[in-house]
Amino acid sequence: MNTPLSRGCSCSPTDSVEYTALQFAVRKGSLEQVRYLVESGTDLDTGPDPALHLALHKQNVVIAHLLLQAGADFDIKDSHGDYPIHIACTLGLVDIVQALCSLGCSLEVPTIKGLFPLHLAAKNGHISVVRCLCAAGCNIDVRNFDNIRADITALKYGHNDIAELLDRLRASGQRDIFARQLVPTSRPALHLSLRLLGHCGIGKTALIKSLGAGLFSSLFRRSSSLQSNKSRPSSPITTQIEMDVTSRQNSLTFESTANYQSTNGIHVQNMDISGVGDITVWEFSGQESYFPIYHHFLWPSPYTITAILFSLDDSASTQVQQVCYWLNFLLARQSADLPSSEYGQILLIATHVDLTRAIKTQHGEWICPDAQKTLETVTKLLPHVPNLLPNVIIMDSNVPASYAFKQLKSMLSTLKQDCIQQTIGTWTGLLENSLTWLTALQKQYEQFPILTRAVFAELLRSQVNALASDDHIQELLLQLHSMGEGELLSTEFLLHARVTGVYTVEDFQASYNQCDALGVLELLEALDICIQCDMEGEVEYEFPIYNHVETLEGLWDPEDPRYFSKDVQYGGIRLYTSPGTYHLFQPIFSFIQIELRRAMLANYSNNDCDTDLYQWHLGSKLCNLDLESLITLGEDEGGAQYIEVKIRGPNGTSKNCFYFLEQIVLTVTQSIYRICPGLLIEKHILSSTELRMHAPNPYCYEPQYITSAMLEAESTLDLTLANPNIGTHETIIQLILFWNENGWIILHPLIRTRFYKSDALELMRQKRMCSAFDVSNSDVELASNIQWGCVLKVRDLPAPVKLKLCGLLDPPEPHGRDWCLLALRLGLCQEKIAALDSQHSSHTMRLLTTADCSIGALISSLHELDRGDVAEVVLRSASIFKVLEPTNI
Ligand SMILES: Nc1nc2c(ncn2[C@@H]2O[C@H](COP(=O)(O)OP(=O)(O)OP(=O)(O)O)[C@@H](O)[C@H]2O)c(=O)[nH]1
Repeated sequence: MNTPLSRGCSCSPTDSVEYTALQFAVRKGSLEQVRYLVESGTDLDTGPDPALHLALHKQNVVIAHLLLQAGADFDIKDSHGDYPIHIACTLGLVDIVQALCSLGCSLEVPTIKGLFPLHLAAKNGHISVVRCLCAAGCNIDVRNFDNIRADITALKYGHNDIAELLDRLRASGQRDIFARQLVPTSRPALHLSLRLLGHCGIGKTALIKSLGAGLFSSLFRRSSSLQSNKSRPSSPITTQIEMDVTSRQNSLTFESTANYQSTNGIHVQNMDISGVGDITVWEFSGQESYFPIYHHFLWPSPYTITAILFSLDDSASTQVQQVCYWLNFLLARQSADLPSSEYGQILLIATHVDLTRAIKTQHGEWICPDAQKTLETVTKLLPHVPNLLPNVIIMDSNVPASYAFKQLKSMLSTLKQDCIQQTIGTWTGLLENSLTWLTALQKQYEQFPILTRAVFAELLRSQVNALASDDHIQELLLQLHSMGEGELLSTEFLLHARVTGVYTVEDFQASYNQCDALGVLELLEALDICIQCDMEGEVEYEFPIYNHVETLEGLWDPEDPRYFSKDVQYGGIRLYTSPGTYHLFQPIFSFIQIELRRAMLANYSNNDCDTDLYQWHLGSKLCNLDLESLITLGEDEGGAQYIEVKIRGPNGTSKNCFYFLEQIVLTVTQSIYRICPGLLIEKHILSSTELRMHAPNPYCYEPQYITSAMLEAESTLDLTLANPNIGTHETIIQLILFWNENGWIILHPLIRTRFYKSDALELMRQKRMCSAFDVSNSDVELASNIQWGCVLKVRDLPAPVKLKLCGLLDPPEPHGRDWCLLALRLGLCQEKIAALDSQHSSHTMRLLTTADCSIGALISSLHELDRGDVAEVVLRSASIFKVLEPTNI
């Protein structure tokens, strides 16, 4: 029997005892009542079994903390002679033990049976409690009434880890050193980072080397630069960009042939820079295969400078293109609703100036108007980038002792002064020792420099500090993360990856025999690089990022008899990013494939239904029963990337097709928003007629066209849209609801009048109409479950759209056509407008989140204000419809 009694301390109180109101409330576990009684000043320690003891017996840590904070006596016994520390140690309530230790409770008190807190924790196998007691200075040699030490008790109950820990502390005599290492000092821990982004070969590594170089090495590095870099035209890496930045007719590719040592993944290091001091430098490799993990490390922080590098040796359009790419890449990964003060500064650095005809002033400053011109063009194209610094630093990245590096250092130094107060906790001996230890650890794990948290904790405890608790390790990891230590991900893996990207644990172990394969796989799964799946009974890990299987012929066979007649259902959508953002989908696609696999495992495979997901390089096919879908990454003739989702199903499956498509699109968009919460996504609708005809390039209805047409139409259900490809019209219900046109024509007056009412179906049934026509009951049910775009509320706009509108409407406009006039147009009274003015850093955001108006009304008001630019953003990115109650098929 596993009662508290059997575990060491005495049994919990019985019901025969009379309780006070507080004790009752504690026994009931009612936090509110306890809080009320505590606040009204009730006696906390009454009775043979005080409230604190009762809360601990109930393992109600929240109430126990409340009582401790309120001043409950922790140095009193209950009716069984137990102190609170006994109960907490027996039950393994480490937070409470921690709290009691910091309050100074006595650790050397025995229970009636002669067991000390250390014995109770050891007996019950609570190693974290043992660590906590030892760190708090308990006597590790204390003997119980049978003259037995706690390590022997631990051994007796099979807790060898505790016995080993106590043995080690005793033998090494290091217990006090470990304990002291955990005590916070008054020295703040460092928190300033420089992040470098840019294409391959742009000069990030060179810049970091120069930044860290002393005077002598700077002379040496200068000469190596001269030797190696005359050749930028045929330079080691050729990044191909053939784009015209003014239109969508662009293509940005990352093809590269490196003959220099390109950085693997993310290289993070803590540097001591002369004139600046300690800072963390994060170098993000320009190799595209690593981009899918960057969002984990590009969190917004006011104590960060993100430098975007571009080369003056590239053409002007390439420079602009690359800078825009990285700005969009960065902004897309930052949450849309943060105030700009939360973002760090963004700095542009122009490299390779030595390969241009630029001249230097006598102070060594490069004069290169082209660099500033690039910045100006970029700010025209992306006018609302928060905290973009107005000047470009122009440099030869290989020349450390130059004016440019002085500029950069002075900027870093200023920011560092600003942030010195902001700490990531305080410096501890543990942090200090861990930094030294990490250098050795990195060498040991050079080939695959990733450790799971569990392995890290184990190594740290065995090699640095045996008493570090989980909380200490958590804080330490945050500090190290912020200071930057280590190189994440190695190309070794990429080079040796299997073409299918699928590994068993054994395969993985064989490739990386020095690491704990399962642990690393778990970590990679947490980073969303792979996903565990069960393939024909064998556990495997799928890495879509390494899947290089080519598209198979016949995946969407036009001749397939199931989808061949004219009545079968076809439909689809394309997701685009907003104009001016290019190639942002490619790094996300492997994550989408992971999420598709996850959704398939969660939604479809449990109930034994016939489901299959086949994935290849930049494509997936998901089949469920008789429905098929194809999810692919493509590029239109204008060079814009899109993610396309096509669905098909046999006759009579329109409702299922609709929900299947909805579910997949939801999975895809949620995946995009998880990585890129700031990205504007547009949903274009594909011509179902052309999909049915298997036209190679079906017409795509743009969202602004559909939403404008909806605004003008009397009824959305009557809406027809012109398809110039085939010279006919398609109805919105064909395109979106997969409806057959004949059925619709007969039913539509009824549905139109009852459209938003859930009793539409009942009405149809009563009138016995459904069965007679092509449109089935379930189709009518579906129609009543949809709300069309223009009647949706403004608060339904996705967060990035709202943020974009803030950027456009917050700044004062020469003719006053800003948020304030918009609020008036939307019918807000003066008082409400004044409230918007005073309560929020962005007036527009406040307006959009509080105004109870429809998207249609917003668009009309914007047009009336002559703010077509803003209306265009809403038209492009607002939802075309919303499903009121999502249904699984
Ligand atoms: N002439 C000249 N050469 C440079 C400059 N910056 C970098 N290079 C050279 O360009 C090559 C590539 O530079 P890196 O700094 O390694 O490139 P990177 O940006 O780190 O590239 P990845 O690690 O692939 O992302 C090296 O041979 C550098 O010496 C510069 O400003 N002028």
